Amino acid sequence: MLPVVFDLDGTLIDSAPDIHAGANGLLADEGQAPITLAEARSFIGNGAAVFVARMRAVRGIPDSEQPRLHAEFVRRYDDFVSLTHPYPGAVAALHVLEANGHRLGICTNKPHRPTMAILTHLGIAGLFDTILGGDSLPVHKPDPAPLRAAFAALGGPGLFVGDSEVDAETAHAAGVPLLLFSQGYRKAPAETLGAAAIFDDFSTLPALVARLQLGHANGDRPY
Ligand SMILES: O=C(O)COP(=O)(O)O
Ligand SMILES: [Mg+2]
Repeated sequence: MLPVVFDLDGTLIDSAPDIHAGANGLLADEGQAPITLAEARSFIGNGAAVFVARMRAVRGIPDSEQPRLHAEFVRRYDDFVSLTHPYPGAVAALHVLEANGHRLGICTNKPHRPTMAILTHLGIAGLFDTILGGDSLPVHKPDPAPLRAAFAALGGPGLFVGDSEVDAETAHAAGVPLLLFSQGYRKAPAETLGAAAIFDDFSTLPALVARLQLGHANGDRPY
């Protein structure tokens, strides 16, 4: 069975409320006004350093503060778990895929330590045979290296499930089909991202994966 690798923020979990609260805690400690949830959501997807840079930009905090604020944000990041929930049906879909014989992985731009913290908090870390964070390799998505490394760890190429422009670019660069979850943090219209399939409800994912698996067995390109 094809391995299936998942993005994390905006795909398996709605973590924006926690990242938003954590960012505002940091801003408050800096004597700065808070950002909105919509702003926080729109800053997620390119990793913690880019999140902090975008947060600084809307508050007019100078570039010289980037290293200190990035380090402080990452230091606090393990604690951003209490407001985060898996999307409806996501955990059940993971169990179905595992029961159907798919090996599962994570390829996220969230740093590895808070990735493990949230997966452990939600009790789902053990479902994944490989977990790559945004700092696991010297490069991160949209560079295809982490996604390729995830598939290498799972025994070969398969399907990537993600929510964003970054995931689409990564899947394309790695040469694997993207299954796009339409309810995450994407900005562009879903139809413009070149996905092999688009879904808005995790209960439909196992059947979609089975369809692409069948196409793969029949030699379809892309699967
Ligand atoms: O930007 C981040 O930190 C994480 O985003 P991702 O899980 O969607 O890759
Ligand atoms: Mg995402």
